[in-house]
Amino acid sequence: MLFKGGGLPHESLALQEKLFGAGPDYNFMTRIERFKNSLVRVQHFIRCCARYNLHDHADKKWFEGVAFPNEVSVLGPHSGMFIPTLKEQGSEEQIQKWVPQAEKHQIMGTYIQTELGHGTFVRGLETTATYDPKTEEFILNSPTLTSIKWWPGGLGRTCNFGIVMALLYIDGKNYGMHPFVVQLRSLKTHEPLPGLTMGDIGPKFGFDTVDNGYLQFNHFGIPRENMLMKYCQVLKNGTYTKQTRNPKFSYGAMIFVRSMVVYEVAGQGLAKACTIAIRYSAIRRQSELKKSRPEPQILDYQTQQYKLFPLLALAYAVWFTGVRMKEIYFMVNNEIKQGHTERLPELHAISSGLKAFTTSMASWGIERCRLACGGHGYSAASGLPKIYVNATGGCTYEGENTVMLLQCARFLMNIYGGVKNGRRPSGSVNYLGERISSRCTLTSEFTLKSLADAFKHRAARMIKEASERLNRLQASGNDPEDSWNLNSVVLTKAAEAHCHYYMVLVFESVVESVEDNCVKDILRQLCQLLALCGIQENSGDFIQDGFLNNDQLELVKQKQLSLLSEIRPNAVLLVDAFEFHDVQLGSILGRFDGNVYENLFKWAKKTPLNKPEDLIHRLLR
Ligand SMILES: CCCCCCCC(=O)SCCNC(=O)CCNC(=O)[C@H](O)C(C)(C)COP(=O)(O)OP(=O)(O)OC[C@H]1O[C@@H](n2cnc3c(N)ncnc32)[C@H](O)[C@@H]1OP(=O)(O)O
Ligand SMILES: Cc1cc2nc3c(=O)[nH]c(=O)nc-3n(C[C@H](O)[C@H](O)[C@H](O)COP(=O)(O)OP(=O)(O)OC[C@H]3O[C@@H](n4cnc5c(N)ncnc54)[C@H](O)[C@@H]3O)c2cc1C
Repeated sequence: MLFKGGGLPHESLALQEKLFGAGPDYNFMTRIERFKNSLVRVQHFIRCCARYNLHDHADKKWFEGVAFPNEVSVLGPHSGMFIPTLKEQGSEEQIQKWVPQAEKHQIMGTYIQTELGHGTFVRGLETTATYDPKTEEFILNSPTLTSIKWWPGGLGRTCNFGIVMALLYIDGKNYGMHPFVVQLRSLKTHEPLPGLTMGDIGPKFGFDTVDNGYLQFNHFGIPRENMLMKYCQVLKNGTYTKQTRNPKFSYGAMIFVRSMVVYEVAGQGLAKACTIAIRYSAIRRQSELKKSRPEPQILDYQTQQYKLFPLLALAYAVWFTGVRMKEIYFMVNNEIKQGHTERLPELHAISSGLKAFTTSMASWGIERCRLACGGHGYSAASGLPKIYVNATGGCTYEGENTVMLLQCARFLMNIYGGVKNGRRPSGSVNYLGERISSRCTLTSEFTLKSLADAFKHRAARMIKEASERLNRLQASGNDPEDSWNLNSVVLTKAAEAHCHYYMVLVFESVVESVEDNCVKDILRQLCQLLALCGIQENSGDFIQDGFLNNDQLELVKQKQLSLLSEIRPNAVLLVDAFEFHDVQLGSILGRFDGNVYENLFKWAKKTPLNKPEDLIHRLLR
């Protein structure tokens, strides 16, 4: 109950739906079969939403976790991007017109921004929307090969609507990127509308169950009312008006998804991989620890614990950070709705930074879990390949991770510059205004406060040094842009240090808030391990300015090792606490009942290559 809280009833309802767990094994299907099978489940999910009155995004998410385990369905872009953008960027009238239809799935939409030539650099997108006051229409056009829309999920075959990001032109003047609601396919025949060339972009690293697509506009007209007009309006006569608000509001959908990815992609993905690897390591026995004694569980090898327990601690940390990130998103978004936009830059920075930091860590961690499972980890039966290919997409979509770290760094540089000029920072960066002690207080006790302080010191120092280096580069004659580029590796490291500190701090605050002493002690051990591993892996950062000395570093190593033995008795319980059902894990190695070998054998026998097949038989005869 530590993790699921109010979500459990919805998950239990979904688990009762036979269709979700039924059907052929995902691993034995071709891409087209995977896609079709997903569509069948999408339709069933939609029926379930009506039957169980599921409207709330969070409730649906619990349901989706069972219906589409470790994969993204076409509902992802629809409910995660299309509907939120309508709600956030649409006028009241527009919300009334489209949101109810979208929520009842009468129309299915996606978010159409990236193009063949540009994804990262949103200002470089080329699709145009030219207003024609005579017809009162926007004419959407793809003027170049590179302007063809590329990647949107569900665009290839499924969606009949989309929000298209395009450059608004009125009377020859470019007003920048704006969102437009575009009907893509006939609601009767489902054929693409005339003037649109569209299809699927082909097989990918993962995301087999989604038809990521392309779209080319050939002077395609849409009514004036289809530009989302909450923040900017185009009047019938072509007059452009806008609220005196932040132009970055049109980037709101990206902030929303980045904020959710921390929990839903990084947190869940890593927690599932840890569940599989730790359960399996308690089942698997190999080699000898002591002569003539039974083979030990591989989880009893210190090296196995050293591989897996830091990842377990990381999974808890990312999960808690993801929950905190969601809370911050909804809090700041509410403030913005009331007209208080002061915290938008911080929200953008922390969501960009944490999205990048946690998806990179999770992606690396899932692969480590696979390696820790030996040969069986390499089998699709482990479930780990599917978890990996889908989670690692999070490092790229919604802003490529390096680029996101640089956005976070940009904010940190602004804040640090402000502090130098006497401004007081607040929120997640308030520590940049503090006098940070250069004396490391770590002792063999390793209190959570002293550990968090060590990360605070590292982040503050790296941000300060990145800022000073930027200034030096400029002072030596480089222009600001070149200085930024010449400093960008240092900047990404400063952003990572900031996010790392934030994650340790969140974990510490969760431990402090737990009332049950037994649970508190166990979580404290995990939090200590997370922090100690972070210090050791980045020890250069902690000793560079003499903050940490060799004796302290030795203590860090010793404590890490003793924590492994302390965590061992609770390791399986700690992954069971995530409460993933077997359907959600999709793994024979991670089965709750531990019946691994019998089921691996059954599974292998079912593989299509073992079925009689004429051509293979003829070739081999
Ligand atoms: C279920 C889900 C399945 C998967 C779905 C995946 C869906 C997708 O991938 S959709 C496509 C996502 N695409 C992206 O994320 C593109 C990433 N690129 C960007 O967001 C932008 O181009 C970005 C942020 C890199 C640069 O934007 P740009 O307009 O050039 O801004 P830039 O010049 O760097 O900065 C200008 C100012 O705007 C601020 N800013 C930038 N973005 C934002 C934002 N979103 N909110 C607030 N402020 C922002 C900057 O902090 C900066 O502030 P300041 O001047 O005070 O320092
Ligand atoms: C699974 C998946 C689903 C997606 N779904 C959607 C969707 O539904 N809708 C949609 O519109 N898009 C979608 N996308 C597209 C996605 O948002 C972009 O691919 C992403 O934003 C990265 O942009 P890019 O492909 O242009 O990468 P690039 O920018 O070409 O990145 C390539 C390299 O260049 C580096 N680089 C680029 N710019 C800079 C810079 N300024 N500074 C330093 N380094 C830089 C990057 O760090 C990276 O190493 C999806 C992508 C994937 C993989």
